Amino acid sequence: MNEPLIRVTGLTKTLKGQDEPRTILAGVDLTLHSGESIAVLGRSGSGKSTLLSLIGLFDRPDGGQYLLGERDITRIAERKAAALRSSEFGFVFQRFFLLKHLTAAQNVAMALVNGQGWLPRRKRRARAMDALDLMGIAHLAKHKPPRLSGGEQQRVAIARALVREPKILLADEPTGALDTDTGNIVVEALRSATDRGCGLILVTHDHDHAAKMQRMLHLDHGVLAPAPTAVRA
Ligand SMILES: Nc1ncnc2c1ncn2[C@@H]1O[C@H](COP(=O)(O)OP(=O)(O)OP(=O)(O)O)[C@@H](O)[C@H]1O
Repeated sequence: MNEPLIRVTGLTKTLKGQDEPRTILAGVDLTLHSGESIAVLGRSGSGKSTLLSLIGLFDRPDGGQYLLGERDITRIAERKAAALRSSEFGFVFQRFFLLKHLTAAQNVAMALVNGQGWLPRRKRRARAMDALDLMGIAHLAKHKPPRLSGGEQQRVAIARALVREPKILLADEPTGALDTDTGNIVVEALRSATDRGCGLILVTHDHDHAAKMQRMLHLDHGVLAPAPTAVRA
């Protein structure tokens, strides 16, 4: 297999609020390769979103090591983390965070405005159309979000995440607001990104969606382990 995109070893995170400190992650090991899809299951509050926020560089671990390719980014400073977030990662959340007054194509093209390197408007639009086409919704390019269904809006959000051609796609309960059939379409759309070499981590409560990934992991008591196929999150 090719070099890992991500290697996380012994990752720990303790949250210190007003109450007693609580260890959420107690030594997480995770390796993600190019083109690989991994589902992370686990009961509510088990720390799945916390883990994704560490991997997506929104937060830093207390201990352990995080390698992005060969580069140790365990304690990366925020300014460099922000640059990596936009160049290496794509994010999809339960809420779509689309701008209502812009068309689907404009929402996707917006992701190219603040990235590295300047692209002329025509090229941004062409790339946005390609991303929408990949999601099977090019025909909806001129529609604004209020005219789109939940599943269509989520596919616009995935196109927006993919338009910068990230190496890693992180999806945190992207089907949480969708019915089962629509959720299936969205999960397939996410999985299809791995055909082009993207690594995908999908956090989900839905065991059927998780089963569509190459590997299923279960977060329990702060550690990740292969999920028994019968487990329901
Ligand atoms: N900023 C914070 N301050 C204090 N506690 C927090 C904070 N963020 C998360 N937590 C707590 O950390 C634990 C893990 O939360 P997290 O959101 O990672 O779990 P999860 O597995 O994603 O849950 P769910 O499936 O319900 O989304 C929870 O008990 C949560 O209440």
